Amino acid sequence: MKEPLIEVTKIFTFDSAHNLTEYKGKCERLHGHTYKLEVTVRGTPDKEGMVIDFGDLKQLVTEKVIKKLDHHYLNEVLGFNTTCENMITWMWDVLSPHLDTKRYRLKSITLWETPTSFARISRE
Ligand SMILES: Nc1nc2c(c(=O)[nH]1)N=C([C@H](O)[C@H](O)COP(=O)(O)OP(=O)(O)OP(=O)(O)O)CN2
Ligand SMILES: [Zn+2]
Repeated sequence: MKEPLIEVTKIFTFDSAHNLTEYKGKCERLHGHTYKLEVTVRGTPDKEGMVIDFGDLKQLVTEKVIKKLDHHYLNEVLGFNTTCENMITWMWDVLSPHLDTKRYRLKSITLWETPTSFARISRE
């Protein structure tokens, strides 16, 4: 019988400025958010009992995503309209090649822009 898959999640925060382009409303003006980012990996534990070491996941996401965005102007760094949807798509492209092994894979990325607004990208 197949072992059940286990999901592990690491949570990050970063502070950034942005403004939406081609948008009519308050978000066309420069403003900032404390973003909350949740990265979930799904797989089977190794013989030590870890799907992925939380520390390794932290190092990867910090290097590839957080350092690029924290205390930066997102429009300048990313070069596209910085909606949550576009940002999680970019994050998926950046992270998934590093989180695609025989034992585990990237499962989902959730980005909270405010305490009441988030977007999620995931695979079945
Ligand atoms: N589908 C999306 N809609 C909006 C996005 C987005 O990324 N995807 N982004 C914005 C703005 O960046 C805005 O800063 C956040 O919008 P909103 O949730 O409306 O922020 P509020 O502070 O007004 O939230 P409340 O909790 O409702 O006060 C706009 N739309
Ligand atoms: Zn915003």
